[in-house]
Amino acid sequence: MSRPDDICYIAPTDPDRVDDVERQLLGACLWSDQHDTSGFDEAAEVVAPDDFGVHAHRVVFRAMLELRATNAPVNAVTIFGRLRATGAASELGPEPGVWIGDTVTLQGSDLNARYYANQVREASRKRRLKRAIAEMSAVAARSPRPAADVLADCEQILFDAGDVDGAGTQCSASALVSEALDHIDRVASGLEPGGLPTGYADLDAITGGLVPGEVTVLAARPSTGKTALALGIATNATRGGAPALFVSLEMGRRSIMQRILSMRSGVRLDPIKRGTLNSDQAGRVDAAARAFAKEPFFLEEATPMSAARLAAIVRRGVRRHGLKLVVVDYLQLMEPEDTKAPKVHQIGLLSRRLKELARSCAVPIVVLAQLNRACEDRPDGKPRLSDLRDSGEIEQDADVCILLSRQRGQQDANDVWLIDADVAKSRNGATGEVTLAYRRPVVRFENAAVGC
Ligand SMILES: Nc1ncnc2c1ncn2[C@@H]1O[C@H](COP(=O)(O)OP(=O)(O)OP(=O)(O)O)[C@@H](O)[C@H]1O
Repeated sequence: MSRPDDICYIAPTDPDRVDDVERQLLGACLWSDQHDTSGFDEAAEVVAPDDFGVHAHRVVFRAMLELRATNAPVNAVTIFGRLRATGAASELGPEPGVWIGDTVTLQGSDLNARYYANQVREASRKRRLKRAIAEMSAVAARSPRPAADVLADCEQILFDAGDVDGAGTQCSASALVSEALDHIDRVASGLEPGGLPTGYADLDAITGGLVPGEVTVLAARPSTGKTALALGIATNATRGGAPALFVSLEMGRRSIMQRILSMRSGVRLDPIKRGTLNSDQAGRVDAAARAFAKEPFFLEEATPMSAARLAAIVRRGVRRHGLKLVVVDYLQLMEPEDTKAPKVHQIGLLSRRLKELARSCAVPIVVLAQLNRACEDRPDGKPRLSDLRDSGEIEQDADVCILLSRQRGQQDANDVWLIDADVAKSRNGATGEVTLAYRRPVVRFENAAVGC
């Protein structure tokens, strides 16, 4: 992340200082007159104030942005007035008026604004990268922590260095409209999928699938089947070719694999666990295993799992495997950033971090969460959003909240449980309830029409 005091980090001999080019860029911007601010507008698409290495240049460019925000012209007179009004003129030295005059005469037209802006931006990125590398060596040198944590911190530093994209995060209304219409066309023509299907048709009909950048919370009381449904969603995605990462903080890889083989083969979990398969079952498990081995499914079971560590893992997964889905089982088992903070704040911060991660990596994240006991005391036994254990912020940060509960009257011993999935919150879509069938002996969720 760039800092206001970036200038302190730039050595006078740094080859990535481009002081003259920066000043020529400002000259090109100031060339614009009342009727034509195209030079400045072009530059503002490419650079932000923090991209300038020289403090005075930043001050001037920031003042230009402030003027443009009020639709005022950007020229030598208006800038000088603005700097005087804000008390920033002294930052240009003892004679700010002369400084601005000299800057304008450096450049005879605004035609080169974009050319100079690209050079300023490039130099700024290189400096930022070098700072990141220095910061990473400092982290590695001083930290007595495990290598995996140091790596996670370094990846975060590197990501921040590459992520800051100056002025490039803003988009005009016309560009936004054309992008939105293009997206509609592409979805309609099947060129671009809508949300990633969960594989549960009724659920997808309400939510429209899992949307990149969005967080879906799947919450229930313990032993309702959250993990089974989440594994179903992840493996439905990978069966369709979409790479998925399943982060299991509760169950080890052997248990997860036994469940997947049971779900996929239709062979009961118990004989798979005990190793008591007959030849027919062994054949089915083998066929399921061979098919599954070719799918882009990735399991992460490392604990403790902090938000920073998860972010590093997900970013790497997106880069290397093109992840299209991340599932975290479950939120309350993640490691809090501040162990001394009250539980509510710890969980709130974790859920915010997941939202930031989903947005920055443009992947959907499904996170499992525990509900408190309140629903057990209600006559209908139905969970509500307020039952999300430990923090109301989970509900705020989530784009979609699905509350699972076993329908009343289902016996514990039934092979199939009917599970209500209440889409209680959907930021960009509909809410409503669907029923799924949980076929327990093979730990598999199915569309209710299939399961019954
Ligand atoms: N071998 C099995 N045979 C029958 N049912 C099973 C078997 N293994 C698990 N189950 C059922 O699955 C349920 C647990 O499913 P799952 O672990 O997906 O739930 P969960 O909501 O994730 O639970 P938790 O919050 O405790 O992790 C149990 O209540 C049980 O009914």
